[in-house]
Amino acid sequence: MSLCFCSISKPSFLTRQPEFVNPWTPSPNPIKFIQFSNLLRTRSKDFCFKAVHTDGVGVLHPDDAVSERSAAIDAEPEGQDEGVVNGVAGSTPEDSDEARTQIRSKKSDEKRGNVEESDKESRFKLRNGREVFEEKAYVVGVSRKSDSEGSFSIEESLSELEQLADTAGLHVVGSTYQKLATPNPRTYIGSGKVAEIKSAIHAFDVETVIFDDELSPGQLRNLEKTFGGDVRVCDRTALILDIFNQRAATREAALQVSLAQMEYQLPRLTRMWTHLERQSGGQVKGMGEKQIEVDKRILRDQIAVLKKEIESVRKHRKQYRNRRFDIPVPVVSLVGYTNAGKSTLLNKLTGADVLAEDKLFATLDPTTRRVQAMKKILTKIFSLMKNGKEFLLTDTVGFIQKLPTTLVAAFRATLEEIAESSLLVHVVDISHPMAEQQIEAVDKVLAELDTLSIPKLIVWNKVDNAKDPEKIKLEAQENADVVCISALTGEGLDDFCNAVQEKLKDMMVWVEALIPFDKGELLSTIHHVGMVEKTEYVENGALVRAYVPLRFARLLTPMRQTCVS
Ligand SMILES: Nc1nc2c(ncn2[C@@H]2O[C@H](COP(=O)(O)OP(=O)(O)OP(=O)(O)O)[C@@H](O)[C@H]2O)c(=O)[nH]1
Ligand SMILES: [Mg+2]
Repeated sequence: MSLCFCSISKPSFLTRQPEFVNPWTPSPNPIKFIQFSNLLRTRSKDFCFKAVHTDGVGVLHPDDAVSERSAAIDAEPEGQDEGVVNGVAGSTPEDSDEARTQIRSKKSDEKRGNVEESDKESRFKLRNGREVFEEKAYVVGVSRKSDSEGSFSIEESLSELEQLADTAGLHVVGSTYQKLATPNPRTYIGSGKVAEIKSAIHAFDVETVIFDDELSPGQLRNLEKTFGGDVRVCDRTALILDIFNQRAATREAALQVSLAQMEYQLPRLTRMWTHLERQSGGQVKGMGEKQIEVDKRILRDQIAVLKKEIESVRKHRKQYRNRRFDIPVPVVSLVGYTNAGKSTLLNKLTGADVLAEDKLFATLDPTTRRVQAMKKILTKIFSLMKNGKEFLLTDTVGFIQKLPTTLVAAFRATLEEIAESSLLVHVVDISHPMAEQQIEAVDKVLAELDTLSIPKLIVWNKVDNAKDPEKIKLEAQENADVVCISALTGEGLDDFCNAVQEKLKDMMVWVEALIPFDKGELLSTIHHVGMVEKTEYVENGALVRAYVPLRFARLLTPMRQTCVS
């Protein structure tokens, strides 16, 4: 599963505070820093105008901006301009004409300013309940000669990058790519392409240039220098981290995202302090360098604190999971490419209300719900799950190609959930033109997570959206491990539940046991988690024949016996 960002709506970690500050408790008076890359510009308190970034004078606070603007308005109120001109004592008609011209041009400047202002206003869009400034972005990629066939083509990868940019709240105005043997180590792309992008920046008023691969700190620096001005340069990793930052809704997710962001920031802590040298006319050479070292140390300390916090969250989560294992209900995890429909499926089957939307990375935290035969919403499924038993269904964070490694590492605690499941359900958006490549990308991450030994069921979702649904359904039928569904319409959900039951049954063992009457709770647990074939009440208890999960079968060992009848 990266620049550095500090979300504008959440306080930057890179504030100069001696101790780590929890992201959810903004410091009352943080020292304002130039922010690296805030892809999300909101009207929140921390909103800062980019022009100020390059001035090197710090971050302009929104309050400052408001007061500056109102001061200008106060100085020249509407309708008073004429009066000022008429009031100029001894002014010649020429003077007066000149003044009028000046005023007229001032007015048209003002008008232009107002247009720009209203243009800016119209670019604030509501995203995730917040007003976000929609920046103009340009996306750039490199098609390597070594790119294997069957992997994402450059066009497809860039189109995904555009979707990521859209999810982050940016407005993509254009894209380009270059075929290279390997990316240029200095500027990622060649000098001709750099010049082409520079022209596009001017032509389209581009504010952010996004690169499809992770840029080295040097490449990032060189490109920023070349594009100059206010243009921000960022890469795919940065974009994904920013989206995660926008979407982290729980403390655990916020901690994990912050850790990933800091680790990404650490080698990129440059140029932040060069303004000090510029301001002092180069007299304090090396001052910026020293400050970078100080910042790096602060960041490293903060990373250490964060890691400790995450470790404690991890322990807590493990305890919770162990408790859950005491009740041996099998855990089925939904995994898959982002936007495949995992949350929609969970919602449909359990009545949960996990956010499901046509955006990438809607889900960051695992949500577990019980799939019960008794649920009203499952009446149709219930009739088909005659012998069906409960299982826990867990929704997880989606995967993506070129997943930032810092993010995979930071999310390891959450992803442990997957590694400990009884069954993995790989949800695929079969209507997506890149379905095959997405499956491959997911399999790659699953392999990294040590999950190859866990049984897997593949679900072809969004069949309703496919070009030829009947053909897809036929293909699925020919494949034993594939079920075709539409989580949206509910089509195929009965088959899905049956397939899950069958898979779970494969993992169960056959037991015949005599359960004494004083162990009534065991009998109900067998009914709860196992598949009971027959129960017979005899003199000293209940004789049960059932398939039960292996873990639970061990508990029954002392009571096991072969039934006579
Ligand atoms: N047509 C159609 N759309 C679907 C189906 N299932 C999900 N969707 C839509 O696909 C989009 C993504 O669905 P989600 O459930 O959020 O996908 P997800 O896999 O949880 O995505 P992440 O949380 O980002 O990993 C939403 O707009 C859903 O309405 C389906 O069966 N058919
Ligand atoms: Mg989801």
